[in-house]
Amino acid sequence: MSTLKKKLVYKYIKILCSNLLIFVLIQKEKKKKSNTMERQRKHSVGGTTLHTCHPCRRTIPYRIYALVHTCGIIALMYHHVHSLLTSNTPLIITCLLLLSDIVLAFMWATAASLRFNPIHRTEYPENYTTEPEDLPKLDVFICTADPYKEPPIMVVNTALSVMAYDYPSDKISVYVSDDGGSSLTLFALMEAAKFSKHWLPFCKHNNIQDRSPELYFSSKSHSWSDEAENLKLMYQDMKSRVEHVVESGIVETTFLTGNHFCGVFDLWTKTFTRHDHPTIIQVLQNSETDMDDTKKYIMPNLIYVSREKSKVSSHHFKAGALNTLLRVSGVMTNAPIILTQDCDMYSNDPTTPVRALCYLTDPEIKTGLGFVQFPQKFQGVSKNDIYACAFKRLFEINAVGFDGLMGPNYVGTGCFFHRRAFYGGPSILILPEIDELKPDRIANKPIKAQDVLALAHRVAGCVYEQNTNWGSKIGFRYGSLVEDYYTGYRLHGEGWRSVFCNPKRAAFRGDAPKSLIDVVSQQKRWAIGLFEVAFSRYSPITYGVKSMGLMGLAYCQYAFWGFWSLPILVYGFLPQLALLYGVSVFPKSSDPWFWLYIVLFLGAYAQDLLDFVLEGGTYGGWWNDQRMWSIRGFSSHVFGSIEFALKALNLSTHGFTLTSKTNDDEEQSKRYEKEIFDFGSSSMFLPMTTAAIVNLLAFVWGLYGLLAWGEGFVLELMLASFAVVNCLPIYEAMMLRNDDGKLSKRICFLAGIFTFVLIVLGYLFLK
Ligand SMILES: O=c1ccn([C@@H]2O[C@H](COP(=O)(O)OP(=O)(O)O[C@H]3O[C@H](CO)[C@@H](O)[C@H](O)[C@H]3O)[C@@H](O)[C@H]2O)c(=O)[nH]1
Ligand SMILES: [Mn+2]
Repeated sequence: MSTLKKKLVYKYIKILCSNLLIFVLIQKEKKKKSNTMERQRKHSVGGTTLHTCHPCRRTIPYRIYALVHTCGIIALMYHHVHSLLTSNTPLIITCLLLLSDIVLAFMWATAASLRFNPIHRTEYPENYTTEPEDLPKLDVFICTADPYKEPPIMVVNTALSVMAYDYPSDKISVYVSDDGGSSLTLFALMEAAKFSKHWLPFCKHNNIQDRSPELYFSSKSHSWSDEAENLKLMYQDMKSRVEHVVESGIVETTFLTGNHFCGVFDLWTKTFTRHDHPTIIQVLQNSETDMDDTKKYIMPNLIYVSREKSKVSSHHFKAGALNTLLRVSGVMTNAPIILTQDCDMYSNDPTTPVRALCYLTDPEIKTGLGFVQFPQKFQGVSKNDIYACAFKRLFEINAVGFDGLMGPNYVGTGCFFHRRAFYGGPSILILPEIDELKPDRIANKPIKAQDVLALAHRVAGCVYEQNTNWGSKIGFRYGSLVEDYYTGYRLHGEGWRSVFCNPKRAAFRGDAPKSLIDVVSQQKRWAIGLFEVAFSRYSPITYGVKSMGLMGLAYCQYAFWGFWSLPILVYGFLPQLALLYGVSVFPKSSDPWFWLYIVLFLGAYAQDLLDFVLEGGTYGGWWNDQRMWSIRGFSSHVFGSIEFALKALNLSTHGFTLTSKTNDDEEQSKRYEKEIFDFGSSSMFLPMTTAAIVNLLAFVWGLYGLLAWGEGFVLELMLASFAVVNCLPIYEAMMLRNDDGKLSKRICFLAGIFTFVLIVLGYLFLK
């Protein structure tokens, strides 16, 4: 017992020290920043301003509050240690609460580092006057992996939207990676190539802003010219052909009449499966030879790549696909600028590349600038975003915070890279194994030349990476299911900086998962992937903080994402069970420590709300965001942590489960639009449902106690009522609903049993 106490005191001292360390880090960063800040505000080239940068007004008040909150946390830790040594509350309660508060304090510190120096930027693409022939070449990478979860017509729209950029077409090459190895996707892209010969001239000639044809033709706001009407028919024709082929699952030869690509489909032999097949690279459009019918417009390159797959070599999911594209594009065009895109993220603004170039080619900042990240934005999100699937905090609020340190983290899509960034830090070039892949090589051979194609096939082979630096020191990094987070983090660790570019008109739009089970499953994958980084050799808490200071601490917020489950579980069950047995775990309302809890809780939540609203969010959106935070804590994080632990013990494996981008369930879509929760029967919802029941019981019992005996368990009761308000949709889904989105009987029943077990356990440990 006494050694345990000693240990806890020791831990307390450690926390104090780490708080002190954070403070020192902050001071150091402050000094560094104040030197660079003034210089950073305005950037011009030849007298014209390309971009400006302004610190947010909330910075100073935030820093002052950070000091206050830190003092509060220190006081709370003192209180815990004190009660551990003196009070007669069961040891297990005090320990669990202490542990939870340590996690909360740590997470708060990581959040504070993102609030330390938030900045906003504006760029002026209209001032960018470089002659077209002097613009750098641009390689666009689009990833897709399954024609059924990611409909090929969606990939077609994404490809067309970037091919139609306001940028010299002969400088754009679009590479589509198909990890599904599907002839259906290839067929769709062939159709895209044909259609682009009409679509691109139309967009450029009429200065159309929506360059995803699906979006343009489904909009009702414009009056159609004859030309547009014709094109619309053509688009619908193509769409129905593509959808027909996908539905039938086979590319019939009747669809290929007069097409010189006929023979290509013979590559899909009987032994061909998506997990085992040779490399397929097809140049579907070639800027050296292809023009539109009027011979006025050059067409950009469009290249289909399905890398070789074999069951015996690991393919590293999306990171592997992107590295293949890095090499194939390196061999064929080797553009110095690279844009990575998920297949659902179409371009929403044709000036986007020039916007990115305002930073990437600015001589004052371009050395050391690794990438320019645009936020992920989504279409069709419900009014108040019930599932918080737009992820405002992740993609916007935190990005603004990161931007004031070393720059935003990479989020997998909508990101312009310097190719050079993939080959070692700004001052240490790591050379690839063959000269053709050097990042600064000028690729001037025709892309269809025999030797170019042969080499492209070779570098897309599944054994090519053996005994090379790919995935460890070169290219996108392997070892995590969140290859985007990990790669960006490693690049920052090597010394690269990045810039967050968030123009008023969204640069890209994509699909967010729109059912609760899709959301929590996606975020379970993230939690696992982030743990893979947290417990690796390059953990942000060690390597990150050492090499990047505050920036490393900020990265910890994500790496230890799954840790949220601990305080959420403890605060979701423990005080409530204790309340049921009349054991108080928090200070009484007459105790001065009571106010510390109130201040810390209100402070943290108020600041969270402020962040959200100041970055343009709504109050309703915030409410849903904080609710999803706890739902994630009870589902994604709990199951993600368990799966990660099983994997670490070699008891299971996990892969990249794609987020579905289709929805055929009309009823469900309707519920989503009306903002009615959709549950179902997944076990992921079990802890959350149990918590809902336990909190309701505690709430009723506590209220009764308050009325019957006067002074009761005020803090416990407040916590339970806050939980009950958050859980209203769950009670509704348990008892009042009859549609398919209600909680299944099985889950309700199991949750009832779990509640019973918890109450029995409470009797054993708390009584
Ligand atoms: O083996 C694979 C698996 C996935 N993908 C592609 O990866 C992209 C992202 O997949 P998605 O199912 O949409 O995952 P999300 O969770 O929605 O994606 C987020 O999280 C991923 C990391 O987990 C990042 O890669 C993404 O950029 C980011 O938007 C898609 O274009 C897929 O086609 C592949 O190319 N190969
Ligand atoms: Mn996605």
